[in-house]
Amino acid sequence: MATNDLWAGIGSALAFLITLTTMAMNQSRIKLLINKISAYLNPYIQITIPEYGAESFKRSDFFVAIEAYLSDLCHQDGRVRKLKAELESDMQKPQVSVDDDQEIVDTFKGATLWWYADTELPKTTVITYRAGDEKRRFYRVAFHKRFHKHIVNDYLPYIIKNGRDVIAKNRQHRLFTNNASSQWSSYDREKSLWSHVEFRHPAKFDMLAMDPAKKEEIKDDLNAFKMGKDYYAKVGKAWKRGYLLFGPPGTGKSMMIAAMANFMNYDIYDMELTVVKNNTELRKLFIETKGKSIIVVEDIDCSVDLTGKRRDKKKAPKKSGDQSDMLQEEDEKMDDEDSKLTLSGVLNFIDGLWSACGEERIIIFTTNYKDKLDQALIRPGRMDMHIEMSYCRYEAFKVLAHNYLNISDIRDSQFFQLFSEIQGLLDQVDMSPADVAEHLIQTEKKDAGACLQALIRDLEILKAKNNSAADCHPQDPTSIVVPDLNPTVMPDLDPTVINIFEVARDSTLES
Ligand SMILES: Nc1ncnc2c1ncn2[C@@H]1O[C@H](COP(=O)(O)OP(=O)(O)OP(=O)(O)O)[C@@H](O)[C@H]1O
Ligand SMILES: [Mg+2]
Repeated sequence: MATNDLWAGIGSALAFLITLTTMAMNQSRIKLLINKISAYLNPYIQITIPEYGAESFKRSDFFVAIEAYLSDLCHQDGRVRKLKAELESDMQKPQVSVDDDQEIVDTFKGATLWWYADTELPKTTVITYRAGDEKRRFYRVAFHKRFHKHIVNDYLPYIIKNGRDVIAKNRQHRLFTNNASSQWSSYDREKSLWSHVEFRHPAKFDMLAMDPAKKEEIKDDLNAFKMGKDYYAKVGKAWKRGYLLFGPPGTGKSMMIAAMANFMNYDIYDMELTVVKNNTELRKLFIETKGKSIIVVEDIDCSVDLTGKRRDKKKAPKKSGDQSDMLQEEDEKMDDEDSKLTLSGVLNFIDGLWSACGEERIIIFTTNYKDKLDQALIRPGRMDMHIEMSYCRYEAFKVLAHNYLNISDIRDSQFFQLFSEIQGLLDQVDMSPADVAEHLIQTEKKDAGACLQALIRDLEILKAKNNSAADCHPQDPTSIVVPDLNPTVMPDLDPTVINIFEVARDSTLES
């Protein structure tokens, strides 16, 4: 009886197990079937974009770009009522995005897309730092299946690009400078090569005193570069552009770089070549720069000796004698190891194979002496556009007068006469915009009129100095013309100028 009972128990347990297995198999079959039917009946496709990849601790770039894109869309689309705002450390303003369970509708070339954000618990156990972090966020987009290819091939790349642009626009821009290689660490390589601060220069193109036509040309060029991704790909060139800014001190080269960075919404990498030991270091630094950035080498002519020819590989004939041979070899070895930075290293960084890593980068060199530079360095293709920043002429002066004194239309203004005088003087005298700007800074005791008069006085002094220098030219000692020093004619003449004239007059009389 007991044995029968045992067998009966085993039998019913087996029957129960078999029933369970059959049900489970049926369930998965049923699920499959339901999916098939719903796929047949439901013409919509969904794509899910998780915040983190399967094994990644870093937020997915795709997710971040979508977040930025949708937050921008929120501003245009007043229908979304539940938004949330977050302030990241490197953002200029809070980022507003769609809150969970909120739908946002987008359209793209005839297709309608429904986006929403949500959270779900991960299928596997995860260890997190903060409470609440265990939930994983994701975006899900639904659209009609007939747009499938269109959405995957065109729309998704489109929102990635636009989202990145929105991020770049909102991000607080940064000004990087390179550290000496002694400070580089293998632990945090990215941060140890370059240090940065927030870039908050207020310069804008409108504020730059220079020929307006030239200014427009530069802006057009920058715009074309920004939109030129496809063009560069089509012609097989790396997406980068070089600008050479040259001109005397104080003519606005550094200000132009700041204006360009603000115009393009780019970071600036201010490369200090004097601390770069050799070409390898230069390459490492270059690799660690990001796209959408301007890499600047200021005063390239002073940074390193790049004026000579590319390094001559041929060795000089050896001196005779074993010891001198050894010494010379030693010298050459040290020379090669330290070999500093060479012109070819810099050329490589501008347009060698390495220059193509990363994209959307502008390289700017500045110099006070363009003639000192090796032609190889500044040929088109390397420095695509040469921009001369020159002394202040009348058109540039008008920009400064507008910026500093708020004088725009001078035709009917009380300053008309003063402006005419300044125009005449700026045609004859070289004064840097920095110097002119210095004269135009108003104080409590110095109004706009006084600023302009002070400028005229100093321009006249400069003009007189130039004339006297020309008149005293050693080639022609007899041609000294001594101007009338009557104080009523030139009341504000600088005493040093009067002194020059007096010395000149005395020496003429003596001879
Ligand atoms: N073209 C300009 N337009 C407006 N302001 C200018 C211009 N040039 C110079 N300034 C003023 O002079 C300051 C110094 O100019 P900046 O440093 O840009 O000259 P620079 O050409 O870079 O000189 P350097 O060759 O010595 O580096 C600027 O911050 C700005 O206030
Ligand atoms: Mg400068």
